Amino acid sequence: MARKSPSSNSLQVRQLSCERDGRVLFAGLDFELGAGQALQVEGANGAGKTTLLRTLIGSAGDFTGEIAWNERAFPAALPDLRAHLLYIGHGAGVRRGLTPLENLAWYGAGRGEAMRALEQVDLFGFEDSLCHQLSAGQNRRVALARLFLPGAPPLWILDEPLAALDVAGVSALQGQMACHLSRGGSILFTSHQPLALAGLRTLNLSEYATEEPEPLAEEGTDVFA
Ligand SMILES: Nc1ncnc2c1ncn2[C@@H]1O[C@H](COP(=O)(O)OP(=O)(O)OP(=O)(O)O)[C@@H](O)[C@H]1O
Repeated sequence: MARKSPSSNSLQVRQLSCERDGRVLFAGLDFELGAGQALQVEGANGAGKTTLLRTLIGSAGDFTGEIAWNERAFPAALPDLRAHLLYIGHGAGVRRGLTPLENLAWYGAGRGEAMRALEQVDLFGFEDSLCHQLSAGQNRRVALARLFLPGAPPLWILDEPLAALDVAGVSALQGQMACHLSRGGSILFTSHQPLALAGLRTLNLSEYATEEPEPLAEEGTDVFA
């Protein structure tokens, strides 16, 4: 059978509805993400952005509708999707008892390429520090350094990659995302912040909500007081 070219990878979502604890978070979602394309998933807190991303990587199964990778439907397509996927979740996946270099080695990076990636995220000098001694933003940079390793997989699914990053960090990430897209990669990410990427599409999950969330407080009560 002819092997599909990496530049023709695509993720298709048709009439997707996701539930959590019996509550439908959103319904009727349709989109396609092809090579060289980026999609930013937006929506209010609790709209289901993380749930959507976890559903797309096969870690949350409570959905109806169709998800397909290269026109092959889930769950049969999951092994192939995962072989082409770089996922960075909310928790960043950084092992705090290891150093940044050891974290990247765990993902198969050699010392030279790991050092270059850590330099790209401005962590030069911290490569041998234990991650639990680094700040939240520095730990986020350790996670994001995986995007700067050579041979990164074509599909990036990133949950709040900008969280805790300073202005320089956002700029470095934006540059790397643009570079990935120009090489035919694709990116699906959540963010509450705007990101300047050519051709970026947005998808607001709040527009697909089917039920109003329970009120958090009585009307007129300032929960932040
Ligand atoms: N651990 C959990 N157990 C049960 N229900 C949960 C859990 N985490 C989230 N939920 C429910 O799932 C819904 C969607 O959560 P999700 O984390 O996907 O939202 P989100 O859009 O990513 O939110 P945020 O912007 O705050 O990160 C929430 O409204 C909440 O009711």
